[in-house]
Amino acid sequence: MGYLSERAIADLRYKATEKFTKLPIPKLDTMHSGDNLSKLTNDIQLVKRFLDWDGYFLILRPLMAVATLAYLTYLNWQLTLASLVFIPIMMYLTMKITQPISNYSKALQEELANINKANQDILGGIQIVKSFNLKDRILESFKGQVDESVKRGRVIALRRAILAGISGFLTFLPFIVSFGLGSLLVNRGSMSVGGLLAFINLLNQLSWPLAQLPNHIGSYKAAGAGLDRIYEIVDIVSERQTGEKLDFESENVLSFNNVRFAYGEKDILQGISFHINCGEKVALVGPSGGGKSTIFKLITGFYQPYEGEISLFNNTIDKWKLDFLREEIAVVSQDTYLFPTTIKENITLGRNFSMEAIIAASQKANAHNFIMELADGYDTMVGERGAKLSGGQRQRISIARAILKDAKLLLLDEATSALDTESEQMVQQALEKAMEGRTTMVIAHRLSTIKNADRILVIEGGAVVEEGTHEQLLDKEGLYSKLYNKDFSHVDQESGVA
Ligand SMILES: Nc1ncnc2c1ncn2[C@@H]1O[C@H](COP(=O)(O)OP(=O)(O)OP(=O)(O)O)[C@@H](O)[C@H]1O
Repeated sequence: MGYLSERAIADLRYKATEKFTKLPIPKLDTMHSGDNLSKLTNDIQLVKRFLDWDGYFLILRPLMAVATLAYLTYLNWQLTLASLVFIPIMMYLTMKITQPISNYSKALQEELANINKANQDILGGIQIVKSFNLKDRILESFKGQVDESVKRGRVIALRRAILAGISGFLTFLPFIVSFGLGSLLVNRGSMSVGGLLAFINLLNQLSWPLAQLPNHIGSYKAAGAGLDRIYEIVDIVSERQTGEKLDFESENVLSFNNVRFAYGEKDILQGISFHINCGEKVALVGPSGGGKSTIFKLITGFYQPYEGEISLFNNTIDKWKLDFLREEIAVVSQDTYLFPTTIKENITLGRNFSMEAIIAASQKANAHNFIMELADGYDTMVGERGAKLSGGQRQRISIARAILKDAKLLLLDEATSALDTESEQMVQQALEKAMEGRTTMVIAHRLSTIKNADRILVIEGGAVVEEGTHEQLLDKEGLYSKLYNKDFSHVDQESGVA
C-alpha cells in the first residue's frame, strides 16, 4: 500500500503540475497562486493520508469483520445473531454522521487555501507591508481567516468525535449481550465456558474493526474533497495543442488584419491592422492602457479568441503549433522573471549552449562585465526572483537570454521603471544590440528607440491612430506630436538631438 500510495501521489503531483504548464493564460489570470499551491500541498496531503493509512484499513477491516463473523456464526449462530443486533444501527448512524464530512472538508480546505493566499500576499508584498505600516491591519484580517479555519476544522472534529463516542458505545453492547446470553447458555449446558471465552475473544476481532470504520470513512470523505479540488485544475481544458510546424522563412513576418479583442466583456482592440516585414523595427507608442501589451499577448498566442486575422511568418496563428511558433519569438518584458538558480542557467534556460556563445550574448547585452565582477561569475546564484541583482542587471540578463535564443521575431517591452542614468544607458545599448539585424516590435518608452524605429504605430483606444516615421508623425501634428511635446521635446533639447 505504501508503494502504491507513493506512486499515486507522485503521479497526481506530476499531473497537476504538468497541467499548470498547459493552462491557458486567461484562465491563469483568474486563479491565485496561493490557492494553486494549497491544492498541490494541503489537498494532496489529505489524499496521501488516506492512501497511506485509512485506505489500507478500509479494505482490511471489513475483510477481518466478515471472516470473524463467519467463524462466530460457526461457533454459535444464535449468540452471534443476538450480539450483532446493534451493528445495523451503528452503520446507519455512521453513514448519517459522515455524510456531510466531505462538504465540511471542502470548506476547510478552501479556508486553508485562503490562508495560503494571504501568506503569499504578505510575503510577496512584505516591503509594501512594512513601508506602508500595514502590519496591524493585515494581521487582523489574517487572524480572522485563521479563526474561520479553526471553526470549520472544529465542526469536522466534533462530528468525528460524536461518531467515535457512539460507535464506541455501540460496539460495547455486543459484549454485554454475549456475556449475559452466553452465561445462560453455559448454565444450561448448551455451551462450554471455553467456547464462550473463545466467542467473546473473537467478538473483539469483529467489533474493533467496525468501531474504527467511521474514522476511515471520514478520512475517505476528506480525501475525496481534496481530490475534487485537485481535479478542479486537472479538468480545465488545456491551451490549444494542435497545429503544425511551418516554414519560418517569409518576407511577411507579422500581420494583423482588422483584429478585435476583448478581455471578457471589456473590448480592448477595436479592429487593428498593420504588418511587419522581415528585418523591420516597429515601435508601438501611445497612452497607457491603449492596448500595446495586449498586441504582444495575442502574437504569442496567449489570448484567444479574437476576431480578424493574425498571421505569423505568412500563416495564420491557428495553423501553427504554438510550441514551434514560440521557438522563434523572443520576448523581453518589463518585469523580468529570474529563476532561483545560477546566472548561466538563467541565460540558457536549461538549453545546451557553448560557454563562448553564452559569453558573446552576455557581452552584447552589456552583462558580461558585471557578471565577471561577481564572486562566482556565471555560476553566481541570483536568489529568489533575482533578488541579489539590481533592476538594470536583471534586465540585461533577460536581454542576454533573448539574444542567445536568436529568434526570428523579437518582442521588446521597454521598462518604464526608473533606472539610474548609467544603468539606463547600459540597458539601452543592450536593447539596441539585441535588435540589430532582427525583426523587432518594441513597446517604446525611450525617445532614442522611437527615433531609431523604421516605423512607429501610435496606439490609442485599441486602434492604430497614426503610422509613420518620427518626422512624418511630427509633421502630422496629431497625437504623436502631442505626446512628443509632452514627454520628450525637453529630452531632445537637452541632448541636442533634434
Ligand atoms: N488580463 C487582463 N484582464 C482584463 N483586462 C486587462 C488584462 N490585461 C490588460 N487589461 C486591460 O486592457 C487594457 C489595455 O491594457 P494593455 O496592457 O494592453 O495597455 P498598454 O497600452 O500596454 O498600457 P501600458 O502602456 O500602461 O503598459 C487596459 O485597460 C487594461 O486594464
